[in-house]
Amino acid sequence: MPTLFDAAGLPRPPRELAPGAVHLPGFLDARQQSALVTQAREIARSVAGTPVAMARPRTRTGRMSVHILSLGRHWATNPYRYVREFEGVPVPPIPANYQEIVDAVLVAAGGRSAALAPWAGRMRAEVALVNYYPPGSRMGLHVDADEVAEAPVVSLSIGDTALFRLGRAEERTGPFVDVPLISGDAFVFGGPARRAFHGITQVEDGTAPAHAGLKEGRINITIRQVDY
Ligand SMILES: O=C(O)CCC(=O)C(=O)O
Ligand SMILES: [Fe+2]
Repeated sequence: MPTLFDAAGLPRPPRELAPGAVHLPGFLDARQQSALVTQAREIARSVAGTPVAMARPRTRTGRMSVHILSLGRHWATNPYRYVREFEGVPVPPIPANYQEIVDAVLVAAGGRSAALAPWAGRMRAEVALVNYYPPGSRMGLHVDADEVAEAPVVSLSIGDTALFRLGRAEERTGPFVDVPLISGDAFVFGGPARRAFHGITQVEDGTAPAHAGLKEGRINITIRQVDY
């Protein structure tokens, strides 16, 4: 397996890693990254202590190491589904700037992938999961399967560098593509890659640039369309 260290100093062109899976290195500038962190922190504070607070979800396999804040709809895990309110509390809305980011990301990704090109200007940002990865956390291989829509998932990385593992749609076995996601990177998976297994195998502690505005750890924001 490649280590994060292997990526240091290598050129990182935007590229399609598998049909429908596009990596856009450095998509967000420093100001956009810190603005997204500040905005997410303010929303998290506004719902702290409520049922829709940022929390480590319990799944069938145990408690996740990642903390998740759901925006737009709440991602409930028993069973897995999206709900408009959770335990009687409304879910914080998805910020309007997320739709603008989705539109810009999909124009860029569509230029690299025939499978993604039709989604430029067509995807509705309905849900965002703000994932906080404290040092030492990871996310096991899974498929994003709770959305009915076939729209791509748009993912933004801020803070510590993470190793993203992309597998196949058919089975959780390899071959895998391992790609370091650095602060500011965007990643899109749609088309034939939309139901591919993926996860975060490691987060490299202390690699966040100062401009990200995160003292430690990593924030990943995945933006999704849920309904047709
Ligand atoms: O943190 C990442 O880059 C991936 C997150 C993810 O797979 C998810 O939220 O479903
Ligand atoms: Fe996922």
